[in-house]
Amino acid sequence: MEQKETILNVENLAKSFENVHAVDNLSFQIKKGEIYGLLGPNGAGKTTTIKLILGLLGPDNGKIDVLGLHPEQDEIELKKRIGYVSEEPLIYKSLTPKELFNFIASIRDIKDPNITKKLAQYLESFDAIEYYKRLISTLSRGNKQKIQIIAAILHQPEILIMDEPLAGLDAKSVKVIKEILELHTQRGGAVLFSTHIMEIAEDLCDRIGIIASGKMVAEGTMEELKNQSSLLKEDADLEDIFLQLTEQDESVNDIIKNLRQTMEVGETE
Ligand SMILES: Nc1ncnc2c1ncn2[C@@H]1O[C@H](COP(=O)(O)OP(=O)(O)OP(=O)(O)O)[C@@H](O)[C@H]1O
Repeated sequence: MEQKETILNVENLAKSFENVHAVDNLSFQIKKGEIYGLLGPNGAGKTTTIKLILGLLGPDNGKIDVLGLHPEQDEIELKKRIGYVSEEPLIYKSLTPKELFNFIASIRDIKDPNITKKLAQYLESFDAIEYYKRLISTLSRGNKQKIQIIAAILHQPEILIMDEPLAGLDAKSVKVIKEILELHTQRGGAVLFSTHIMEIAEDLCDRIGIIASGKMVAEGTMEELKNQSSLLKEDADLEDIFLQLTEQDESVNDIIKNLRQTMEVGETE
């Protein structure tokens, strides 16, 4: 069988903030052409992992290899080959999208003669032409996010790293992004993204890593995760599996019971 090239290798990664083990001995790999979803409850360590991979934070321990490069030592080269969508809204708020894209084309040294045509196509796909010349600070959260996504893919990076990329987006934009990610992997790119949206992970990811308290609690395809979760239900979905593997299923049941009492709704039949 053909062995696919490893695009990202994370080995025994650890990062603490004072007493919090944000990332705790985490290891995983992403191969060429693969969409890998990092799934975990709030505070599980997803953003910290992503920031370590990008070299925005230094690890306490462990090794990261992205495209054969070291995040902290090869920062400039990596930026040219990675597309990053952060969790926070865009930082370049005093620019218009037009100025931002011009800026990106110059710092990423984009030489593609068709770049203007491609940009126009992306803007059209996201219905973003109408606010192309407005200040980013005046855009809605979802529209800022769309501009951030276009900015991340414009230089045709080999790996896309996206922290909650679909948060706040409407259904049409979600569909467009799903299509972009599929096309990106079809041409040999890889994707790492974090999400809370189970259906998206289930629908889109080739493999999913479920993390809790900075540790990998389960990893694999949907089929493999179903096997690992020991849920008896044939039709267990990712939400059931996720809650069980992150040991939140019982507490969710208790919360629902308590809420029924608090809101004075009787037991279900
Ligand atoms: N700069 C920091 N200083 C102190 N603690 C931090 C810092 N950054 C993250 N943490 C802590 O590390 C843990 C992991 O945080 P992280 O943001 O990586 O989680 P997450 O999985 O991305 O969460 P969410 O889904 O809520 O975005 C949390 O307990 C968080 O409070």
